[in-house]
Amino acid sequence: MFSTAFLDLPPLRRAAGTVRLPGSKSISNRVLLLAGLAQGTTAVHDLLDSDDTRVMLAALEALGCGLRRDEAGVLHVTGLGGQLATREAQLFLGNAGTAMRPLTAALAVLASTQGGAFELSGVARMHERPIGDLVTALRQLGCPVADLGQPGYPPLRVGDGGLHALHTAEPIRVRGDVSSQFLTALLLALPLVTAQGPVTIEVVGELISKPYIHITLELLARFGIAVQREGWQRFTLPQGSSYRTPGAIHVEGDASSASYFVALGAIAGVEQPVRIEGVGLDAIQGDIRFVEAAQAMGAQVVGGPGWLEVRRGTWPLKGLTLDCNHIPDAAMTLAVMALYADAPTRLTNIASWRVKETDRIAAMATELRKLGATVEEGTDFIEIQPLPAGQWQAASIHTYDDHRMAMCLSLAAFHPLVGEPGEQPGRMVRIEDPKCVAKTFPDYFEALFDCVEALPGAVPVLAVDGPTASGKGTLASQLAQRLGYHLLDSGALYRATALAAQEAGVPLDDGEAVAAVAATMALRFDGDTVWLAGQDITDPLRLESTGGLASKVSAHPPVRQALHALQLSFRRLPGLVADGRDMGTVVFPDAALKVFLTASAEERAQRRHKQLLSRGVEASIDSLCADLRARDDRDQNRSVAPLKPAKDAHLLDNSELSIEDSVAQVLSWWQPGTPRQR
Ligand SMILES: Nc1ncnc2c1ncn2[C@@H]1O[C@H](COP(=O)(O)OP(=O)(O)O)[C@@H](O)[C@H]1O
Ligand SMILES: Nc1ccn([C@H]2C[C@H](O)[C@@H](COP(=O)(O)OP(=O)(O)O)O2)c(=O)n1
Repeated sequence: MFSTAFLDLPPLRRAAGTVRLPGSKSISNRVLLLAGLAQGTTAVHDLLDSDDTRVMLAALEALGCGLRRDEAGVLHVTGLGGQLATREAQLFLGNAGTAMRPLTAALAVLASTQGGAFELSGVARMHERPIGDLVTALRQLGCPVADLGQPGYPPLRVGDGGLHALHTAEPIRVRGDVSSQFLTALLLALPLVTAQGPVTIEVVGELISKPYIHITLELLARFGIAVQREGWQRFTLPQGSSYRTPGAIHVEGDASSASYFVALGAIAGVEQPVRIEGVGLDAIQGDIRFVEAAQAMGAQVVGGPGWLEVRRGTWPLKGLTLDCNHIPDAAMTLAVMALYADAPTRLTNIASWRVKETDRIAAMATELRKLGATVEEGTDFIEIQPLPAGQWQAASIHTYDDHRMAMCLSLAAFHPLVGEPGEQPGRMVRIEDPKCVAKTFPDYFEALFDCVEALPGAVPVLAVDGPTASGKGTLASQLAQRLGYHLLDSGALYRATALAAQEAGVPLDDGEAVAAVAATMALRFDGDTVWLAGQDITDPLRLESTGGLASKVSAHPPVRQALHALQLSFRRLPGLVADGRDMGTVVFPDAALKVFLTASAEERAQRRHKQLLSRGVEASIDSLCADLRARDDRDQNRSVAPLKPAKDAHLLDNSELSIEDSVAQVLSWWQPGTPRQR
């Protein structure tokens, strides 16, 4: 997961490859609740690991359910069997509507019939998301529910410690036109009170998001509860309903998450398709019907049980007008596809967007406008004009702590002329707070980078060159962390070459022989550990003496040549920070930013001295200073790729700067604009 403050997406070009989707959030949290209420143990396979499932799991644990994860990652949930194990708890449910609503209903019923009191709260945004219709229905049933904040919104207290007879004989009425989650919550909870007779729920108003009710009914059936349904207005839970564990259950891949990869195929699956695994045409999730909408916009889709393959069909995509009531979450993806269309796209019946993680209509309109688009919004619709090739702007996308905003808007990183002649340099799309995707798809950006290709030369490089002990390594690794980029410590390659040559008994002054070693050495970086031919060389690699040997072998042109391709291979999405002596001058001359880092020889000797002491290595400052001057001299005066600033490098003397100041200075130079072309 990228936990950086922002993630810069360079201009992308083509998509191809396979993505394995994480489990569906809606299915995961429903299954967890059902397994938590059922008698016996349920083995839950492919459960989504995300913020929202984590808060549900924490709640179940607080309520006394048994949770055990086995070696294969399967979660074994031992349920309460309909009996409270604890009568009081305070549950924090983050921003997870799929935990807040059903737990409110289930705990209200359990607390009222068995005596208990539970407080449910969440993050600030959760306290702005309506729950009043569910509370009204629960009060009608006879459950005490107290508002602990603004009436109609969490936080809430359900139950008052006493026992209450519930009015189950008459139908429970619940509004269905704000969120279908209220009905889902009642359907999941009311089997608990069917001992005396059947319980009927009547929906008031037009039920929205019916596909989610379909998922609820499917999963209730898997847990032994056969709901009788009259249209979408009346639902009856038979007398004596009780949750029976199915033993094992597989969570389907998330169909809403699939939408980003379906769109990816439609926009950029130019030569190869994008293959999606974990969800297919047989999915029980309503958002699978996003596939039809994508097809209507031009996508070519084939699929079977558990898989889909999508490639570009019509191009540009076709603008359309679509009632999106049946695919409220996935429809957001259409709003970004609309930028690549030939005519306006109008998405209607999406009022529910306004009460999701953020006001998604307003958020989408604001962010699409940043990219240059013309957007009209209304209470329950959004209309997006296509964005002509010349009018796309680099933008920093605010994501509102909303996973779908981040994932959707990442699709705007494609160049409008993807795969067409006349490709332009393109522009960056900055996604702010990329870790918000943790709600449903923690590794979304990794999965995206695995199946997209940048425009040639567009993967940004930040080059840091300079003499020994100037702080290059420290600066580069901090920059890589802050930007979420890969890191190349090119000095380590020369150091490893010196060690490998020594080990092989090759004389270090024989350039060709050392180059042959460099070309074939089995070098592997594993976090901070470096392996050479199966041996951990992390410590010997960092010795001062090894630095000196590296300086010697690096003066041979064939050695530099032998390591060239290896260094280029580190340039991968989303970007690279590379440190060394010739990163900006020779290896990455098109680097988006070049920094030449220096500090006085005395200061550098002091730093190295301190660094060595901290590792328990004794050294004299005078001899260190002499050594580093000799190394500077050799590195600066060799015939190939000598140490010198690139013409377009920013010079940074950090003698008087702290590490943090140096990092801040370089980040202030870093402009995610149009990358430099070769
Ligand atoms: N700006 C700075 N101010 C003070 N010390 C620094 C600064 N930058 C780096 N250092 C320290 O100097 C030492 C050498 O830094 P390092 O990154 O290993 O240098 P290089 O990679 O250039 O040889 C480290 O102990 C590091 O913590
Ligand atoms: N891009 C590079 C990186 C290092 N070298 C050579 C020259 C250096 O003295 C040695 C060791 O480099 P390294 O960056 O690991 O050394 P310091 O950490 O700066 O002491 O390798 C090079 O020639 N070109």
